[in-house]
Amino acid sequence: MAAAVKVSSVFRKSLFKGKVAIVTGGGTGIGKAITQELLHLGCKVMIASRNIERIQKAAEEMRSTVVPNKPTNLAHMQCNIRKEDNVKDLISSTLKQFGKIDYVVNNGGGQFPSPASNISVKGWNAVIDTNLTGTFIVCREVYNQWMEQNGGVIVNIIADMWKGFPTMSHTGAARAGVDNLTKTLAIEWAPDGVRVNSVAPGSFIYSETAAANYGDSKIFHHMLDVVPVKRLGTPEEVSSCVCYLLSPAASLISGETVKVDGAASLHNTKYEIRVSK
Ligand SMILES: CCCCCCC/C=C/C(=O)SCCNC(=O)CCNC(=O)[C@H](O)C(C)(C)COP(=O)(O)OP(=O)(O)OC[C@H]1O[C@@H](n2cnc3c(N)ncnc32)[C@H](O)[C@@H]1OP(=O)(O)O
Ligand SMILES: NC(=O)C1=CN([C@@H]2O[C@H](COP(=O)(O)OP(=O)(O)OC[C@H]3O[C@@H](n4cnc5c(N)ncnc54)[C@H](OP(=O)(O)O)[C@@H]3O)[C@@H](O)[C@H]2O)C=CC1
Repeated sequence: MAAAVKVSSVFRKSLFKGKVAIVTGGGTGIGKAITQELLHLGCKVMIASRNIERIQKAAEEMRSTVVPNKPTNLAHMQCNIRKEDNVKDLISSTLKQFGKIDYVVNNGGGQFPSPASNISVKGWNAVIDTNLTGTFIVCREVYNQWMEQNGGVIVNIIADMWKGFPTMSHTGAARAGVDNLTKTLAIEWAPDGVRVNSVAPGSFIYSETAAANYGDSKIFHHMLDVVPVKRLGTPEEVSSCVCYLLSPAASLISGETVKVDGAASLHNTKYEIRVSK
């Protein structure tokens, strides 16, 4: 028997039914939880990421488990958000397929851990291009092609970089950039009925694919001694916050970043200060 799909049932389906969403990185981890929840609530969703085999497999699985009666509510395509042409195509293809775009969730992103002193310019640029420039391009394109005329809601997934982010200098700088970009776009686009917010998950949201990316299945468990709630977070706990921000319940919330971290960012960081040379 297929495993039960984990979705929160706190939202009224009537708030979301018929809405159209794009979720970048929507085939794995946190992005998959967001996609499943939006599909469950009656949205039509386009998921997009770089690895076509992976996104296709995830889409096929979700069509049969989450929307077996409406498989066409989920579309997928290849898109590297670092490539402007890919992003233009993602927006225009979604409009062609579903006729409108109500929501965009900029979830696709990531990095590799390294002391700043060892990061090459190529590695730095790869992370900035992915997390800051990629998010900018998606926001700009969906605004220019649709939301300027029709309104909409954007949620950017960032990270817990509030006290600096040792071993993650590139992504910390990029995510702080997105936090600020969120505020600027919220002001510039408010007159057009566009809301823009961010969600900052703590560094302990268990995602199998993310752990595999780091080559350490216990990478998130290592954080537990500095996590006040003393347990890992789940992708569904991020997803429910994203859905709240997308919904009309958040109609006056824009330019805000919501931390989903059980107060971890108020506590000490895991990083151990090394002995000076
Ligand atoms: C230490 C505690 C961590 C706790 C958790 C922190 C909380 C955050 C969690 C998460 O974000 S979970 C999400 C995890 N998922 C991902 O990160 C997936 C996406 N990431 C990537 O695809 C890569 O990291 C990337 C660099 C953003 C993109 O890689 P891509 O392969 O497309 O880039 P390239 O252009 O091929 O490579 C560019 C350049 O980057 C350097 N580099 C890439 N990987 C590494 C690495 N593992 N170590 C060191 N350097 C790396 C390198 O200079 C590459 O150039 P070349 O050497 O290949 O020429
Ligand atoms: N898990 C956690 O504790 C935390 C996660 N986050 C952030 O949450 C988001 C989701 O992470 P999580 O689900 O944990 O990890 P995953 O590794 O499962 O998700 C990352 C997703 O981003 C996609 N992606 C990466 N680069 C690109 C790109 N250039 N263009 C399009 N898609 C891309 C990947 O797909 P593909 O490889 O096919 O492109 C993948 O689906 C990320 O931005 C991550 O940094 C932030 C803080 C903590």
